Amino acid sequence: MNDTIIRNIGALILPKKSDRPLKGKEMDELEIIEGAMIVIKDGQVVYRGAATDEYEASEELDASGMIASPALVDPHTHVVHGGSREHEMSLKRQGVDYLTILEQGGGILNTVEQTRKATHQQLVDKASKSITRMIQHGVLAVESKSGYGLDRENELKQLKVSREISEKFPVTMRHTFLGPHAIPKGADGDAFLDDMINLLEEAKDYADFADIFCETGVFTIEQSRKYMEAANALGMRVKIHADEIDPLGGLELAIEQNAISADHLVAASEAGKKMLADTDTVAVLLPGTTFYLGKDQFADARGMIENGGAISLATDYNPGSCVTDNLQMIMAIASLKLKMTPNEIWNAVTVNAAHAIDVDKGTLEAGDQADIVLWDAPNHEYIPYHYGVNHAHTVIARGQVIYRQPGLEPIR
Ligand SMILES: N=CN[C@@H](CCC(=O)O)C(=O)O
Ligand SMILES: [Zn+2]
Repeated sequence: MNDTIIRNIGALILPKKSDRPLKGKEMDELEIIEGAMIVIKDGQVVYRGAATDEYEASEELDASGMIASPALVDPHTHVVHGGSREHEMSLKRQGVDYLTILEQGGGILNTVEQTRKATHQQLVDKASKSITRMIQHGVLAVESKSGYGLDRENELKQLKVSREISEKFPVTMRHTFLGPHAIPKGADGDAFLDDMINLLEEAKDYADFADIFCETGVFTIEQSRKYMEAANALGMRVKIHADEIDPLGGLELAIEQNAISADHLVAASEAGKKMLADTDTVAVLLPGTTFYLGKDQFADARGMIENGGAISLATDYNPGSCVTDNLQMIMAIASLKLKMTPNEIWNAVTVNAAHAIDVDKGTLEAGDQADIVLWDAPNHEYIPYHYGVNHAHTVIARGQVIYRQPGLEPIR
């Protein structure tokens, strides 16, 4: 006897399971089965496909014709942080740009002050709210970065909070040490970077990946290479905030250092984009950030896909450059501004996002964990189309319903 059968699924969205990220034209391929059902036992998928009478279960869920998909994966967030920076909204409207605010001691450094002041419990409580909202929006795997401590005590505090969150919620998390996220006020960049390199060994006990912000006025390509080499030597896979604002060659460095992902890439070079075809480094694009920073030039997703690259999408949820924990909103911006197709977008927030953080998620094959979302939508194209609202009707984690959106007709 199985535990649960989800019957009467209008359309089941099935990204292709693969041991490497989907690249180029593959990103536009998505299997969709109409009139489907899913059978779950012990929190795992036993069967998914066309409706059949072959299975029995102790519980049945009637999806009432809704669409179903694997739960979404958010592969780039700064979910653990103290405070907020709403005052920057008006500064930016007056024409003060992101890097100037940072140069003046605000931006990331402002959040560093607030994160240092916050206790472990205050950070857990704040991040718990965000993770709850992410779950409610259909996300059950999340990457979470440190980077607002900039010293041993506070970087480790953030990572410990991140780990506590992953035990508290039925969400699969990956934790990233982002010690070199900014240079503390009054510090020397090289000396600070050396401190962060020395911290890698200890951070490795709490973090899956090592990340760095490679940008004008923050860390150079040479400094980033030094850090990534040190992390690689310790056996930590690397990530990089690359070519977000200025074209420094961060994408090329990511590929050289076998990074699991290169993130942002708004200003990535043509040469870098061409290199994507021959690497499994995932380009994690963060169009919500470009939107929120009020910029006109978005990452060249089309060029990257046409060059045979693997693209993923993330919220980049953080208190300064992208203040949303709603990945569905990012799906809409990806359609509008990155000109990605609905199939590409779905693959980017499921299977490719999973590859960007090395989790076995984003697909619904037999044996996969039953992390499933039922969407109150007529078809899969509807979610990026009807933007700014939550279409997740029912969220199922490890085979158990953990969220039903209030106000929507309950499923039978
Ligand atoms: N660009 C660097 N880091 C974050 C923003 C952090 C912040 O502004 O607090 C990002 O990915 O956008
Ligand atoms: Zn980031």
